[in-house]
Amino acid sequence: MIEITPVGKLDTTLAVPGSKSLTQRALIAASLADGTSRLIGPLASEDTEYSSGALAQMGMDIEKGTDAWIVKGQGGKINPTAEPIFLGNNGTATRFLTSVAALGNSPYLIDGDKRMHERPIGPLMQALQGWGVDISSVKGTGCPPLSINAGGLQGGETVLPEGKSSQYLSSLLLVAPYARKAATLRVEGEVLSKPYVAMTLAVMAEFGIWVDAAKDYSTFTVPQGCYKAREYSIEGDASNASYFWAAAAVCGGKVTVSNVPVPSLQGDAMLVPLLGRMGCEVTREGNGITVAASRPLEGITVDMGDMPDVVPTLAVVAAFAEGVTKITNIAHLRIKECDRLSAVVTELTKMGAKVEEFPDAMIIHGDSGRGIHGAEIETYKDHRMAMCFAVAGLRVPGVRITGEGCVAKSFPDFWERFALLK
Ligand SMILES: O=C(O)C1=C[C@@H](OP(=O)(O)O)[C@@H](O)[C@H](O)C1
Ligand SMILES: C=C(OP(=O)(O)O)C(=O)O
Repeated sequence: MIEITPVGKLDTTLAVPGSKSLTQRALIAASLADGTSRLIGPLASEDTEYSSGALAQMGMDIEKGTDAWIVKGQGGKINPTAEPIFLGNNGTATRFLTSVAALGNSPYLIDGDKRMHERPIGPLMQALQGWGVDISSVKGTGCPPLSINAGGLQGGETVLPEGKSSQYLSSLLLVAPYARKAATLRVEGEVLSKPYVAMTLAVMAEFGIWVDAAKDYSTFTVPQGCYKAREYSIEGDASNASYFWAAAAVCGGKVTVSNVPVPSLQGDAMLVPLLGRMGCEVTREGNGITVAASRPLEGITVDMGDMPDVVPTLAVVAAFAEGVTKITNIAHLRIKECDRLSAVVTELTKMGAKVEEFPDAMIIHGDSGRGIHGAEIETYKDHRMAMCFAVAGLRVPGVRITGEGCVAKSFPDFWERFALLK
């Protein structure tokens, strides 16, 4: 357990590690490419250890240096592996590498931890079956563990049923160029977390594959081809930068994160204008973004369907704002590392906040933090729960974060960098 020490007005500039989402996309594109790529500034964390380890298990050659990784692409060749491909609670890698394994020509077992066995993947399975993949959920739950008798992708049209994760769509797009004929994806229902689909399309294009995507993301046509190896620089992680921007909002003063660019490929950078709407001053400084707060914050109403990972961050800030903050379209928080919607409401309530929980929304009744006090925070083995409630502890004494090591999933040295805030 770690007890957070409150601070006064901040004046801090710092960098954050590389983007987890961009790192995992670049790893896959480089692994499937023909030739050797150099990934600059990748994230070294528990999650990227799982994803790179699984790719290596399937025959990819990934050499990790301190600041850059060298990936010798195998041109779409996927080796068999007798061992299960174990991905912990890495949802992105589980969804993405299920499709990568399907490119192989042998049996694969995709597995994860107890929580991953509760995180749905049925829509992705159905779409892969539409491309001729023999895949099933071993326990019949529509969740991992998954059994795949891989034989490549036949291509042509397949349908992705509506789901609560954009990762299913990104997964199908990333492997579609390797189908036996040009692939068409028809997507049913609302696409949530759309900026992550845009990120996938951008990374695919940067590795040489251009996808014809309908503006509303209802259909995608993917040409056959092979990613082109290249040197690729990875942005700082905007989701993990959110805790430092939020610290400025909650404590006053200013914080600059120096390596999340404007514009960013990451939708979570759009937390910054939301903090602006609440009353923060937001500016660009060099290659970074500065958030400053010099007056009381005000609550806002916002649909965060496209930015689920920074909902916990905004909810903590809202607890210290004046007035009501209503966050809608966030049912997909319930299938993350934990049921984040319920977890955030529960832990904020423990701190004296007045919060209402709905199936797909939360309402925080802020009173500028007057009623907020310390508490022992349960983190549910969820890195984002630990990091967002650490921010609350900068403002009120007595916030104790349990299971603080869970930050290693995406930010192994979070507590060292968090200590820089002064
Ligand atoms: O594609 C990605 O890199 C991610 C997509 C999001 O998931 P959903 O699409 O399931 O919302 C996000 O929560 C996750 O941290 C990373
Ligand atoms: C949900 C997250 O990641 P994943 O889906 O990859 O487990 C996250 O990082 O908040």
